[in-house]
Amino acid sequence: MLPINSYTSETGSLVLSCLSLALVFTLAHRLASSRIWLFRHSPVSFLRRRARAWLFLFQGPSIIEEEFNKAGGKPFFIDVPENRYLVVSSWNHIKEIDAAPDHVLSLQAAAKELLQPKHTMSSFNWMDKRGAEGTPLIRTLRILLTSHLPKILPDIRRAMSAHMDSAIDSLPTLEDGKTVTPKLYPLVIRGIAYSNALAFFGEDLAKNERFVKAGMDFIEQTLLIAEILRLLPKALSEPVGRFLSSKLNSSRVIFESLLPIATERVDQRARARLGHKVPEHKDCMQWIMESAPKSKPWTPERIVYELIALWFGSVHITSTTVCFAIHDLCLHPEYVEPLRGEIESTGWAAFEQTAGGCWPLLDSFMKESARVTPVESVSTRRMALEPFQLSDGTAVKQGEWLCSAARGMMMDASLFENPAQFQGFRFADPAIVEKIGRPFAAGEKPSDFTSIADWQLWGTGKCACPGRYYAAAVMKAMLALFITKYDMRLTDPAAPRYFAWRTFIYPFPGTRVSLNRRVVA
Ligand code: HEM
Repeated sequence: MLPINSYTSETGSLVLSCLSLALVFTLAHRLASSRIWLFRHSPVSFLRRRARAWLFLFQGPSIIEEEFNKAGGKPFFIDVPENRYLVVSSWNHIKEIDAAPDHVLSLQAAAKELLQPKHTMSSFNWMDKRGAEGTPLIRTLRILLTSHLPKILPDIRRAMSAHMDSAIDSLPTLEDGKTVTPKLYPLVIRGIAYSNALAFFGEDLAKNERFVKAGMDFIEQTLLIAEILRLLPKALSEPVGRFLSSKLNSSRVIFESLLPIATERVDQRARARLGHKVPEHKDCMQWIMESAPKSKPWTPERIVYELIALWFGSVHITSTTVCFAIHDLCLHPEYVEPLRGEIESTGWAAFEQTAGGCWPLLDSFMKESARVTPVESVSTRRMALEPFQLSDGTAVKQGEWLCSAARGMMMDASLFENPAQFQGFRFADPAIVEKIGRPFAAGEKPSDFTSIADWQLWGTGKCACPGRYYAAAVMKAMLALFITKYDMRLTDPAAPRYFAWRTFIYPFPGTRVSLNRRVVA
């Protein structure tokens, strides 16, 4: 199931009914549209294929892994209930996908299908192609937000730290009088949500509890509504989408909170042009507005829609990736001391002044954690808006998806030595690892967490994640707070930590960590 932790039983039964409806209608639709296929092939093999397509919902990562291992580096197809994916795993094929123009292979169209913005993001009329329209957002994240990091990181760190203190210190201790056992995921997502609200919309909204709560609900609701709609036939998705978005309406709260602020910013900009003195703002809302083409300025609504989509894409994956890194710190406690040493000897000021560019051991640990337990099994996801063929002749039809086998590639022995082994300092400079004076294996090819050259975490080339420098800095800040403030372990190390849905894995929201506050002399 999806990461549900705050739904009422009414919402739960609503969701179950919709999912059952989706299942029945999709099967009927598929059977009807596959009559010719059915005559040519055996019904048993047809049913087996459809069953596996549905199984993909619950076992996506292991199905992709199985096919990846069989394919021996060649592209392979995966059936999903509503579509078919062509999965590639050679860097040459990935480059071919990246080289295809936006009107042939589109990330935006795949994201639109994934998130159903019409019903999950207050009727956002998302285009299939990014084109020049998307440039203000990319410039804002890649250049302006990244260069603003030294200014914003101290506030992010202080707020995250205060939030952790108040959430953790309010919990009852165990019998030893010291240990507290908070649920990890809610703690992490709250910190990341604050950080993103500050970076995207400014301090007032970041401090607005109702807004941040709606922002977190919005993520779960988006996943839920989008999944149901993807499984329904087109004719049903419109009324069901309208119904669901009227019941699960956190995106409306966000929209209504952001619109007056965006309207005021647009007004202030007009007044500034007339020579009036107006307040100065340094956040993504302002930069997106200022980066939009002067000849065709964006309306307040357009700015808000862009920010809502950004909110979803940034809070969810960053929080889940941090959660798995904390699990790994608990599962591999031998790394904690060297990491503490690095953080405490360098200090926060250096971290913030370098925009999160220091702490190479922590950088490597995060990279190894995301390599071994990636939230997403695939990357470089594109929808074919026109038929497309790879250089080896493998072709996809219009509407089908292409993606890379990110997880399989990260576990490929020809790319990473001893890939199944967790080596936290695999990506650090061997000279730095040697100085620790302990038997930690350092990799032969040092490489940064934000690099896009040797793995697929951030996607590919012109579409590679423009928020990765910000994401890496915020993740480091949160992990460094955990590492320096607490001794930690998983409360129940044997319990399952995550579940799969399609190509994703999600940490269980109820997984607890046992924390003991460190007494630093
Ligand atoms: C651990 C955290 C994150 C991961 C693993 C991640 C990963 C990705 C991936 C795989 C893509 C698609 C690239 C492709 O298909 O070639 C992407 C795109 C994108 N990411 Fe991230 N991301 C993260 C955090 C963030 C954050 C914090 C932001 C914003 C501050 C952000 C903003 C974006 C945007 C706007 C795009 C779309 C780029 C485009 O349309 O060209 N991401 N990200």
